[in-house]
Amino acid sequence: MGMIRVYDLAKSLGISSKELLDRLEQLGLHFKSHSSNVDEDHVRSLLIAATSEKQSRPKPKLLETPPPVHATPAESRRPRTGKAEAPIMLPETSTRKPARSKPAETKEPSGAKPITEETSPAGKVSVVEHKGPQKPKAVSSLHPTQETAVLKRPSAVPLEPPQRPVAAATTVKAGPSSQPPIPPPPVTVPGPRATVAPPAQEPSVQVEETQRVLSVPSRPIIKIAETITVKELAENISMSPSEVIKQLIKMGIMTTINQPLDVEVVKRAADRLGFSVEVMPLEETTAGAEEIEDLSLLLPRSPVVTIMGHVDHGKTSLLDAIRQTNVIASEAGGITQHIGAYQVDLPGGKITFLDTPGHEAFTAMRARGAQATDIVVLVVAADDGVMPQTLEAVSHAKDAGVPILVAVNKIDKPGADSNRVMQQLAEQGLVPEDWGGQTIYAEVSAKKKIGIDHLLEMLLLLAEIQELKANPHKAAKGVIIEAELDRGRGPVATVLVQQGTLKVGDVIVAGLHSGRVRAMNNDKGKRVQAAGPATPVEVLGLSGVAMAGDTFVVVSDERKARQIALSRQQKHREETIVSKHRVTLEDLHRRIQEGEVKELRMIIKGDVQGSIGPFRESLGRIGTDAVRLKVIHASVGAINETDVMLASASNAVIVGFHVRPEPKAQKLAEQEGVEVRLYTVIYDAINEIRQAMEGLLEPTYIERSIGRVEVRQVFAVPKVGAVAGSMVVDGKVCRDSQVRLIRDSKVVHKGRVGSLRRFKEDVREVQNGFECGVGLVNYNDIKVGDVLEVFELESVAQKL
Ligand SMILES: Nc1nc2c(ncn2[C@@H]2O[C@H](COP(=O)(O)OP(=O)(O)OP(=O)(O)O)[C@@H](O)[C@H]2O)c(=O)[nH]1
Repeated sequence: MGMIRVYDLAKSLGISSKELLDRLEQLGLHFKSHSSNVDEDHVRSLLIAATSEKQSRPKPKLLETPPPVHATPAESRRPRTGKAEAPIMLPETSTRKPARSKPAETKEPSGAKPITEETSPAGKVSVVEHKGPQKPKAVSSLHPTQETAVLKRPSAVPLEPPQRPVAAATTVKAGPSSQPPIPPPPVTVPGPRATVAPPAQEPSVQVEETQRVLSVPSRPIIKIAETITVKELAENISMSPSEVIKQLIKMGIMTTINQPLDVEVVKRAADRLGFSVEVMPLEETTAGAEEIEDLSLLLPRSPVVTIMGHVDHGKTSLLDAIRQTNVIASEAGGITQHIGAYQVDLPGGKITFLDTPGHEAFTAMRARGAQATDIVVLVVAADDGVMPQTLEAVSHAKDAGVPILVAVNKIDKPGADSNRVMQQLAEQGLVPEDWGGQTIYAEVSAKKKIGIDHLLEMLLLLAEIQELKANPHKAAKGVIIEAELDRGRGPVATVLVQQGTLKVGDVIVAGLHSGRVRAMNNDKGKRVQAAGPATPVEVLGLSGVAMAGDTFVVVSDERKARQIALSRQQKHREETIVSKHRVTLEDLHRRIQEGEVKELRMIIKGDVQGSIGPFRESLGRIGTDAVRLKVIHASVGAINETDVMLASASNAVIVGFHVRPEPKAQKLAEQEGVEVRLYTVIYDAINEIRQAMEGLLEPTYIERSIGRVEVRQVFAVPKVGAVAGSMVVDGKVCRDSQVRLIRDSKVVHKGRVGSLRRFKEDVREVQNGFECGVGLVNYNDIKVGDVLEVFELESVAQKL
């Protein structure tokens, strides 16, 4: 026998590659990855020897049957009343592996039933319940807050075990002296870090810790999810509803017990009652998101895959080929419905494919806060090689932190050269496994259906390595893949369930809409009653058409769902928030100071590669400890919508050299609040970025676009020069307006309008949709097809 790949050997042994690698590791044999070559005979005999040795030895089976987990991080974060006097039993796993214990190690004990959230902590964490007058909820409100202060901002907290503050916290006198009662200190076994035994600390460190806890706001904080009724608020702060109503009356607000309250009202009332209010997104307060996942309840789930690649490289053909292979393979023979995603069922597991290929959809979704994809299949045509959009796709996937599997397509074509593709992509960091790298390449022909099975097998393998898991036994949560208004069925949304199980009858909030799930269809067009993690289903019953990328979440009752949807709609109307969150160079310094920004992400677009390279190099030199400069994508060409979406999704600033945003991209940038900075000189750009980092950037003017004019004809008028017979295609143009002359997406001139005429008449301005003659001051090189961007400069008050 000879050499064999790890995954092939694993397959023949009927175990996963990961398991095999683990076992080999125990035997002192280290292999880099599942595709490493091993000597089959040697390994087999070693495994047999190890197995028989193990059988003859009574104990202990370290990796195979881990001891039961006594306290999961989720439990530890759950609010508790009472002091942390009783011992807290940490997971035994902690002695074996620090911090990031992998789910594999907390394998479910055989036959273990999923533990319900209610029952799990009680039996597992030894805590003395405080029987005092406070209700647990009031206490719970402080607990997460303190954790938030201590743990949620790792930037402000040096790396050290966070347990100590618990002890320190017992000395803290918190809250007002009268009501509400001061919640006792939290019982903290915070996060996975709790599994690391805390090193002995120097006294000075303890003082520091104590100070930090002391600096935590002493007022208890209640967390509310977008909307809350008087009754719920009263419960949360351990008061009777009538007391809350009384307080509201004092504030001049007449309410009933079940009346939902505006967040601002709750904040004011809570303030008077000695509490603070934190508004959490619904997704974080339901479906257990607030708590750390109970690892023992996680079960493997199928991977969700998006196909990306350059135009015409065969994305759609590949999706079709995969779909057809599967339809033919499945004996049910159902015709796959187009619902925005589909699942293929293979002997080794299922794979979910999102049906909209391309990185635009992928990034648009991310920009809306959703990441649905686990693996990106990058399609590259073997005869064409790596192209601009291939590189874009690589940037988009990398920025999202999603692993890439390369499908080298069209290998049936005469000019196919897979090696060249590998070489080109290796330069982008996608080094093939055969060359010692980590990236899986699969050669396929979507047209001739060659290599499709192998590609699917490789996808399952990559998924296996990722150890994708989800807890199917909780309320569902997920993302909208697409949605439309069907004339017969009303609003229809295709959703991807990401956590939990969605069932018919569940009440959901999806983006700005809510509703009870009336019916669900799977990708084969079949009615289903339930959909677990990674399953795409078509959902009927929502009140409106949600947007792709919106998240959905199951909530307890319909009334609450409606309230939340209504309050979101109202907020949406008033929305200015989007732009507020985006980084701009002007507020960069403040954000650095506040610890909000540690990295300035940039997308660079240039007219030629020559201007991009040197700019990148210069950027590398001005990064500081306080803020890192990271270029997430750089390419040649005009700034397009995809760039803006990527910037929006990654909170980046776009920097352009000698290029302009396309009109649609400009609009989108305004909509999304993405900053686009245009330069002609590298020095200026570097200078401004450095100033921005230091807080010295002094914006004095911002440019406001007012119109766009297309040149349809050019006349040479004696004594006047070139006059452009033009059409105003957007906004307006005025005499004296400032303009930029664009040719092939490049700025060729910047100046002013000198003359503006309509039918030989001098006019002051011409509106959208009208023809006119435009002459520019001291500039005659106007050509048909040129575009005039009309703008004005608006002075802006200096900041800081
Ligand atoms: N010879 C050959 N042609 C292929 C193969 N895969 C796709 N094609 C052809 O390549 C062309 C483009 O394929 P599409 O699947 O539309 O490519 P795409 O990447 O989805 O293109 P866009 O949607 O425009 O971005 C079509 O004419 C396909 O028939 C293949 O494996 N071999």
